[in-house]
This record gives sequence, C-alpha cells and structure tokens, in this order.
Amino acid sequence: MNTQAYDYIVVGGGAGGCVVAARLSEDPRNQVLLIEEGPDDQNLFIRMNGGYFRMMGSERTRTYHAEPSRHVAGRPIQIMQARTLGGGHSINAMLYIRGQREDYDGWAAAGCEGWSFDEVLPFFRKAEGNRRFAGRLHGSDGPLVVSDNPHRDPLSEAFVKAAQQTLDDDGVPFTYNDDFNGERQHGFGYYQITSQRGERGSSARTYLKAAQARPNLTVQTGTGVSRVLIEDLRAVGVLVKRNGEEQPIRARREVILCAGTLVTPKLLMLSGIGPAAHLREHGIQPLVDLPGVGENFQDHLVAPVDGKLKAPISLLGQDKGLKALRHGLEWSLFRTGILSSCLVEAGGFMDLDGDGRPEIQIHTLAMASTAWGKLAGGEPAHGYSVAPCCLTSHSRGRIRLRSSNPQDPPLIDANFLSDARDVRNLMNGVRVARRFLRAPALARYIDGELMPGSAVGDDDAALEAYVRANAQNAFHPVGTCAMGSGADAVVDPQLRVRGIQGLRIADASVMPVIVRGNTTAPTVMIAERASAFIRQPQAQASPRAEPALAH
Ligand SMILES: Cc1cc2nc3c(=O)[nH]c(=O)nc-3n(C[C@H](O)[C@H](O)[C@H](O)COP(=O)(O)OP(=O)(O)OC[C@H]3O[C@@H](n4cnc5c(N)ncnc54)[C@H](O)[C@@H]3O)c2cc1C
Repeated sequence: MNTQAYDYIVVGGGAGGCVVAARLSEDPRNQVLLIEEGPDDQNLFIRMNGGYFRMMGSERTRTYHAEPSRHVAGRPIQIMQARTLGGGHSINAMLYIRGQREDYDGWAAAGCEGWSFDEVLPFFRKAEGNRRFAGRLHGSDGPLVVSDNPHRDPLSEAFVKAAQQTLDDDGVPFTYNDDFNGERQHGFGYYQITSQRGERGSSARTYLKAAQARPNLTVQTGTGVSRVLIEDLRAVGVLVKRNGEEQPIRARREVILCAGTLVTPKLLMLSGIGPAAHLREHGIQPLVDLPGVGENFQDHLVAPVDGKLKAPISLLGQDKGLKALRHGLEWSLFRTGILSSCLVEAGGFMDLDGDGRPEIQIHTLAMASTAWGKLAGGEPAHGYSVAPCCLTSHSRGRIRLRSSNPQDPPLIDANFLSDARDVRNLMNGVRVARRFLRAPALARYIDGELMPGSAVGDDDAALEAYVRANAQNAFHPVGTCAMGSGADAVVDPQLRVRGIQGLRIADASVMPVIVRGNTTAPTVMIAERASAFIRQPQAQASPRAEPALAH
C-alpha cells in the first residue's frame, strides 16, 4: 500500500484548523491535508443562525464530563464540544468578542514574546470583515464576516434599557456600549456575530469554503487521528483511523494540531510528548518530557439567573409545530425572524471588583436555563435568562489520559471553582443580574425569579452555596498546551511544540491565560498567526526550541 504524503497535515477542522488549512493552501506549492474526525457541516441547522440548539446532543457534538469535585457540590459538570467541520464555530452562538487589551499584554509579559495586544491586533484585523465598524481597531475585508443580528427580541431591547437603569455598587448607572471590541469593553448593548444575512459564517463556511476548490487542498472528514508519528524527534505524519482501519499519512514539512483544548494534549501524550511519569503509567514510551502538557486547564463558568415571564413570550415551544414552520419559512424566504438571530442577542461586561477590568460578562437568552442543556428536564417554564459568566479562571485544572486507547475520552480534572476569587466573582455577578431583572424596563415582563429563586438570599453563604451547586460550563476551555518560554510551556511563541521538530499547535489550547471574552475570535487570530509563522521563510529557518528532555 502506498502511504499518502502531504506537505502539511492539519489535525482537526475546527475554528482554528479551517483557518490554517485555508491559509497554507493559498500557496499552490503546498499540498495540504485537513483531517476532521466528525462529519461535514452540511446541515440546515448549522447554516441558519438560530438553529444551533438543534445540534446539541447530535452526532456533531461530543459531551464530556469533568471529574466530580467538592468545589462544585460533587457534580460532574458537562463540557460539550463540537465534532464537525468548523468545530465549535459550527455549533456556537457566534458572538464576536476578542477579549481585553490587558489579556494579550499579560501573555506577552509572561513570556509570549510578540503577543501583546498591539502585536496581535493586525491578525484580528486581517481575519475580520466587519460590516459596520472600520478604523484602527477593526478589519473590513477579512474572511470572517462580522455583523449585527438581523433580529431583535423585545426582551433584548428591554434588557439593554434595564442595564442602564441599574446602578453599580458605587451608585452609578451601567452604560451603553455600541462596540465591545472598541476602545472599551465595559457596558451593555448588542453583540456582533460572525454571520452574514442570517447565515452562520463559521471558519468552515468562510475561510475553508473559499479554499475548498483548490487542487492542493484535501479535506477528509469522518477520520480520527490517533497519534502523531515521530521519528528522530521530528513529526513525520499522523496515524489515522478510517473505516475501522489504522493508516499512516506522511507529512513532508509540518503537522499542525488543531483538535481543541481537550484533544490536542491527549494526542501529544499518546504520541509520547508530555509528563514522562504519567505516560509511563499508561505504557507509553516518553519521547519528550513536557510536564506542561494537559496542565493549566481553564474555562468560563456561568451561574443561572432567570426571571419568570408574565406572558408566554420566550423561545420555549417556538421550535414545534406551526410556529416552527412559520419561523422556518420566514428564514427561508427573507433570512429574517428568530432563526436569523444568534439568540444571545444582548449582554455586556462589568467590573465589579474595581480593578478597572470587567470580570463578569452577561449572556442573555429568551429562554429559561432549565429549558436546555444540563438543566433541561425541570418543569418547562417561560423564562428570561441574564446569566453572569465569570471571565476569570484563577482555578486551574488538568487533562490527563484515561488510558492509552485513542478512542477513550481524556480525563478532565477541571478543578472548577477551586479558587475563591472565581466564586466571589460569580456571586457578585448573580447579585447584579438579579437587579437587572428588577429594573423597570425588564420588570414589566417579569414575575419573580425562577433561578436562583426567592428561597436563595443575597447573603454570602446562600449565594456561595447556590453558585457551587448550579454553575454550568460556558464551553470556552483553553490553556492545556500553553504557549510561553518557561519550563511549563508546551509551545514557544511561534507555536512550535518544544523539543519536537515539525510540530505546531494552532487552537485554543495554546492560550496561557483565558481571555476575558468569548474564545472563537482569539482562536482564529492564533490560527492566522500560526499560518503566518509557517509561511514566513525566516520563521522556518529560525532555530528550534531546545528539547526539554529527549532520549
Ligand atoms: C455550545 C458552544 C457555544 C459557544 N459559543 C461561543 C460564542 O458565541 N462565541 C465564541 O467566541 N465562542 C463560543 N464558543 C467557543 C468556541 O466555539 C471555541 O473556543 C472554538 O471553537 C475553539 O476552537 P478550536 O479550534 O480550539 O477547537 P474546535 O473548534 O473545538 O475544533 C476542534 C476540532 O477538532 C476535531 N477533532 C477532535 N479530535 C480529533 C481527532 N482525534 N482527529 C481529527 N479531528 C479531531 C473536532 O471534531 C473539532 O472539529 C462556544 C462553544 C460551544 C461548544
């Protein structure tokens, strides 16, 4: 059997992988292979902005569970991840948020040379095709179309007014913000999304779609990578499982891992790169002892805060019968209506601990938290959710191998809420979110609280117990293959895996510290940078990082 060979093999066709495959194949001399474990993204519910809830729990998602922990009342918190071309960008709410200037300046100060905000901004701009904003902070002609939601729920408008009617702890009303990626992140308003005319603009449907006809780009879906093939401390290809059979595929130049925060460290460990003692426990011969692989897991958590609606005006039941038919027709004919909306239309950012940087983001949804996801199954009720999301993750967890079988999910010791600062931030967020529900603009729609509910007081003890027992995952895992220059770094600032030639990572796992915002735009920026590093001749010629321990 002839072994297939390409110049570059990109593992994982998610938010990051589609960008890398598209950028590398711009050079017709490069033969590029993109390998995605899940199916393609040809699905109406992926295409229509408001259809993504239908994807959750389907063959295009995979549900992981963090190990139960006393910090979250012994619960195995659910972490859903995508398993389809486009990755998380095919099933997410498409909110376009970059995070804060200080996030990137912090990365640079911690050893990620070249990653300060001013240095990453050109790559955000290169990716961005903003339909409303231009200027120093925005790109107008990048592949990722960023636009306003075509639809506004009256509850979203009520929320934005209610936030401005609510006072912060210093007695000052929260302000309106027209652009969360502008000069300041603070304030409340409407999110921009990566979408065009009611249709999802994932990196698969933008970057990859534009590249797919190129003869030098091959996309293989339904193909899982089991490990990276390494010879003489150089990545020379991957081992894939297809139709039940294992096959090698050779890479002449580089393998770029983009399998996401949960799987990329697993693939490294299965390939002999990671904490040596842990690899030996599973009978894997360590090639490079990189203790940071799988460490430094971080994520955002949300605490449900829901008002009970006086009238049945939530999204509950809108996906059934004649109502569903009407919404489907409206979207099909005009690309308007509920299905043209990302559903998380309004929200914002607030600094409650007074350090000048927001640490709470509000995501709103015209649906009670109990109507979907892990909390589904309770009494169906019409609710409006104003959930605070904790943007810090002082808590650190880790990913480990469960076994040496590539089919087994990784063991996720998330350690959520093990740091009291994250708990405090969520408690403060719940307090203010409750005030939003009582502000006049929203109060006219709301008849009391569904969650936390009147039985839960506003005192510290009650709120801490509530947060620990009810916090849910916001699906923004990062950090398990952190970039840096210290002993714990997994990749260097050019995203090369330390100690191995020809192997890079270009997904959310390289973020050393989680950004204060949603994670797709930063992942796309990281993938743009990875592609630029690979394509720069001087980057290829520059010396490789020293192996941490090779044998
Ligand atoms: C429900 C949900 C809502 C979200 N909402 C938002 C939002 O509104 N805004 C925002 O900015 N972010 C949001 N996010 C987060 C965002 O989607 C992720 O941060 C982003 O997709 C991460 O990109 P990635 O490339 O690191 O990984 P992913 O996009 O997860 O891509 C990894 C890909 O690798 C594939 N893969 C895994 N293992 C293998 C293997 N062994 N072989 C081959 N392929 C493999 C997977 O199938 C997947 O397609 C959301 C995420 C979820 C799940």
